[in-house]
Amino acid sequence: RRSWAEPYKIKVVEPLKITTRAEREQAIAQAGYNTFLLRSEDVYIDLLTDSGTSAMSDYQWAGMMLGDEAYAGSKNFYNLEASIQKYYGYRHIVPTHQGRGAENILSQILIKPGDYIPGNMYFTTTRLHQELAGGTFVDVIIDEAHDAQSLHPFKGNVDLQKLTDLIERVGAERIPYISVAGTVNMAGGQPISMANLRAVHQLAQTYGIRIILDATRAVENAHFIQQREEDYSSQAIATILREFCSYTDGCTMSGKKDALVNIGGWLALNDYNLYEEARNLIVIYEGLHTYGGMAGRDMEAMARGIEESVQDDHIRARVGQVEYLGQKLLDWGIPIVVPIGGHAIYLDAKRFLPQIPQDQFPAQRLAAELYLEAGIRAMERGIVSAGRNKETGDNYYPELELVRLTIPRRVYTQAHMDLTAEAVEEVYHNRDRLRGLKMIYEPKYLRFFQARFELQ
Ligand SMILES: CC1=C(O)/C(=C\N=C(/C)C(=O)O)C(COP(=O)(O)O)=CN1
Repeated sequence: RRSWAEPYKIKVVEPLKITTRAEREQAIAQAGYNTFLLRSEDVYIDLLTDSGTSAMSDYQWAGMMLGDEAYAGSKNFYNLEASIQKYYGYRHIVPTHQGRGAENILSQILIKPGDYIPGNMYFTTTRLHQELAGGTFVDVIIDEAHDAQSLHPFKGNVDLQKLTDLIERVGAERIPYISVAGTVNMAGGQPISMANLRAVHQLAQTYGIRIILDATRAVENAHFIQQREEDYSSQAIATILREFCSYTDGCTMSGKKDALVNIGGWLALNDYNLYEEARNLIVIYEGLHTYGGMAGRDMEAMARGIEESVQDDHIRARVGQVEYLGQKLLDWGIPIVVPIGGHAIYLDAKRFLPQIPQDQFPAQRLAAELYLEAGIRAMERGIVSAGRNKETGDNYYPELELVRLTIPRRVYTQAHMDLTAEAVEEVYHNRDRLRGLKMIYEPKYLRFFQARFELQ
């Protein structure tokens, strides 16, 4: 059996500072026990997010020098448009500065007050934009997705009965689109199967309801289809991705994940009339319809990043590194979400810190402790991220109370993964002495980004 290694070598490095525990104690207190409020220079291994944190290739950097910074009609836009049409298969492309830009435009053109948007588990910004447009998100994911220990190979699947029940209850005319994510971030980077998406497509067609894909990590989803769905084991990632997208009417995309760039995104639509509406809103919120809040050089880097992202060797190494870390933690008996997802390892804070009740923010506390232990920055994905019910104002109490160790693409080595596993194990060994937090500042929207806490 031969070990695997990355299909690239390192040409440029960025020196990291190693802090002392005393420095980290001061830094996390000043950050209100919220890893989002730490300074990057005080972080050793940054596993906060895979969004915008991946390393670009020399081919992408070369593209930065080819930025056509014309205000209108940039050459780079047409390269980006062609790349998206080729690899994702959609007809009309509206560039946006990142995923939220696309979510804002899509919600404004498709959602009316009182509408319902069914989806396979919520995502924070996606749901908020749906709510700001007057819609109500309804979770139609299979029950197994909410169980950290379920080994279902496609936890991102839609429960067709839940979806049908909603349509029958509210009527198809109150459902502007079905919001499908692949992979599902909040479930642990869990994929939806091709068979399930095909079935959702068929169901949607009988009711005349659109499907809009959140394509942010659809290449990682294609990898799991190739690995776990029998008919696809010998198909190329690029082929699987094209079929996957063909079951949907458009997509929102954060290029900051799969597409290997630091900024960028798009809204793709097959329907010309919807595209025309979206293109008109772009000039209000994102800039012109041929740059959408990106410099020409950013669009060129993303056009090239898309091409690289669908290479089988790349995505196998990318997910392989996540699996390497996850397997180590499983071998050591550390409670994590299984099956191991595509972009991150999710520590199960409910099992890790059973002594901390959910309303004292166990995942938030655990993320802070991992930073204190080794300067490793992770992200809370539990009750703080879940936010409040927009009608009642009550906290949601999600089944999944998680800490996400998110692996940027092509950035860290196996040694960083080994050190991360050892730090997690050390925190686990000393977990009994940890106590909860109280929230002392709560922003109105997406509170997890800016909330502040102190020790109980
Ligand atoms: C599935 C999904 C995401 O994961 C996502 C952003 N995710 C972040 C920032 C993350 O840390 O997971 C967004 C928003 O993209 P944006 O961060 O605005 O480029 C949309 N969908």
